[in-house]
Amino acid sequence: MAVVAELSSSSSYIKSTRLHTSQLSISSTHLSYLRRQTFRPVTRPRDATITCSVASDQVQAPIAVQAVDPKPKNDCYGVFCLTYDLKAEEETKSWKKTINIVVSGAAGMISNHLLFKLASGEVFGADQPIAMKLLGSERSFEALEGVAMELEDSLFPLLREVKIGINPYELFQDADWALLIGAKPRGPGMERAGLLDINGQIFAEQGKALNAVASPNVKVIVVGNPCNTNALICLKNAPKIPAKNFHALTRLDENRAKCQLALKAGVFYDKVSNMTIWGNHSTTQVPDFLNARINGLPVKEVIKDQKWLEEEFTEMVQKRGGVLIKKWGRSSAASTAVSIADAMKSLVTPTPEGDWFSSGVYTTGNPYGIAEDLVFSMPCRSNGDGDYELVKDIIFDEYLLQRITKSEAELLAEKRCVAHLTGEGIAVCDLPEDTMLPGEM
Ligand SMILES: NC(=O)c1ccc[n+]([C@@H]2O[C@H](COP(=O)([O-])OP(=O)(O)OC[C@H]3O[C@@H](n4cnc5c(N)ncnc54)[C@H](O)[C@@H]3O)[C@@H](O)[C@H]2O)c1
Repeated sequence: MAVVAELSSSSSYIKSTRLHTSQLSISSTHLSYLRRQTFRPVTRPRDATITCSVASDQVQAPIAVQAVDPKPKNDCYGVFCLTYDLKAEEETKSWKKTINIVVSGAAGMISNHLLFKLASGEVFGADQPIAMKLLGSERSFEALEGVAMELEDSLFPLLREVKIGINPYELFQDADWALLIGAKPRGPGMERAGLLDINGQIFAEQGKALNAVASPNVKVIVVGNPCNTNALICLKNAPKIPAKNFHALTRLDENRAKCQLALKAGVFYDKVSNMTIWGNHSTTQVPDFLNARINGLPVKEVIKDQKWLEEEFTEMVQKRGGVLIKKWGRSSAASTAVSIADAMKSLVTPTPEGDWFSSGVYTTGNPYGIAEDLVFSMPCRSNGDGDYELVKDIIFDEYLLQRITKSEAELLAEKRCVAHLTGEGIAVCDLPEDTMLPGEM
C-alpha cells in the first residue's frame, strides 16, 4: 500500500511524496526516518503542518499534509515547523501526549548539555514526544538559532517542536515544565544584594508569565542563581500555580556530596543513599551526613572520622563549584545539566523504597520547624506523578540544627532583601555576610 504526503502551502516545499508502507510504522525510528528522508523543506518553513495518520498496527492511507495559517515569526524553528498531527498519533494509543518543556537561558552552557539529554528521551522515556520552547535574552538570540540548528541536525525522533524567542509570555504557553536557567552572573564588584535584585527581576517577570499562560500544574525548576530566592520570587508572582510546584536546584550539591562520601568510604557512589542537602544553594548549605547511608548503614558507622565529616567533607561540598572553576576556567555545566535531568527523573519516577532526594522546595507546612514561606532544600520522596512529599523520619543533632539555622537565617535575610519583588513591601537588605554561591571564587 502506498501513502501520499502533500504540501500545499508553499512552492518551496516538496509538493508530493510517495512512501511505501514498509517505511511507515509507529516506531520512533521510522518517524525519524520520515523526518529525515521525506519532509525536509527546501527553505526554512514557517507555514505548514504535516498531518500523519497512522493506525496502531498498520499505516492508514492517506497521510494528509495540510497548510495552516501563516504562523507568526519564531513560532517554530526550521524543520520543527513540520509537526506531526499528534491528535492522529494519539488515536493510535502508541504515543503519549506531547510534553511542553520551556528552557530559559537556552543558549547558555548548562542548556547546551541539557537540551540534548531531554530530546534524547533520557528523562521522560523513549515513547514520550516533547516540544521545546527555548527562551533567551535579546543578546543571545543568534546563539539560540544556533542551538535550534543543532537540535535539527540531531534528528531526535521524540522532538516534535522547537520554538525560540525572548518573550516569556509567548514561550511559556501551556508549559508542563519550566526549567529556568537563564540569569546574569555576578559581575566583578557586584554585591550579593545587587545580584539578588538584578536576577530577582527576571524571575518576578517569568513568574508572572507562568501564571498567565503556563499549564496550571506546571513544574518549575529554578537553576539561575541565587536559585532559592529566585524560586521564591517566581512562585510569589505566580499565585495560580501551587507553590509546591516550584523547585530550586540543589541536586548537583547532593550528587557532589554522594561522590565525596563514596570516595572516602572506598565504595562506588551508587552505594550512597538518603543524602539530604539542607538550606540554601550557597556556601551555607548543609550536606547531611547524619541521615545519609552507605550500603544501607548510617554514614557515621562507615566513616568514623567525625572531624573529616564536619569540616573537610562539608566544606568540600559547599565549595566544590569554586574549585571546579579554578581548574576548568568556567563553571560546571555538564554536571549541572545531569543534575537537572536527575531532579526531573526523581519527580517522574517513584523514589526507591526507603530512599529520598533533595530539592529546594516551599517550606510552609514542613515538619522540621524550618521557618515558613521560604524555598529551602529538604528531603523529598515522589510516587512518580510529578509531585513529592517531605520525608518525616529524619533525625537531627545539635551540629545539624546549628548549620540548618545558619542557612535559614541567610534565606530569611535574602527574602527581606527582595520584598519589593515578592509583593511584601519595601526591601531591607541586611544579609548576615556576603556568602558565595557554590560556583563563585
Ligand atoms: N543551582 C545550581 O546548582 C547551579 C549550578 C550551576 C550554575 N547555576 C546557575 O545557572 C545559571 C546559568 O548558568 P550557565 O553556566 O548556563 O550560564 P551562561 O552564562 O552560560 O548562560 C546563561 C544564559 O542565560 C541567558 N539569559 C540571561 N538573562 C536571561 C533572561 N532574562 N531570560 C532568558 N535568558 C537569559 C544569557 O544570555 C545566557 O545565554 C547561572 O545563574 C548559574 O549561576 C546554578
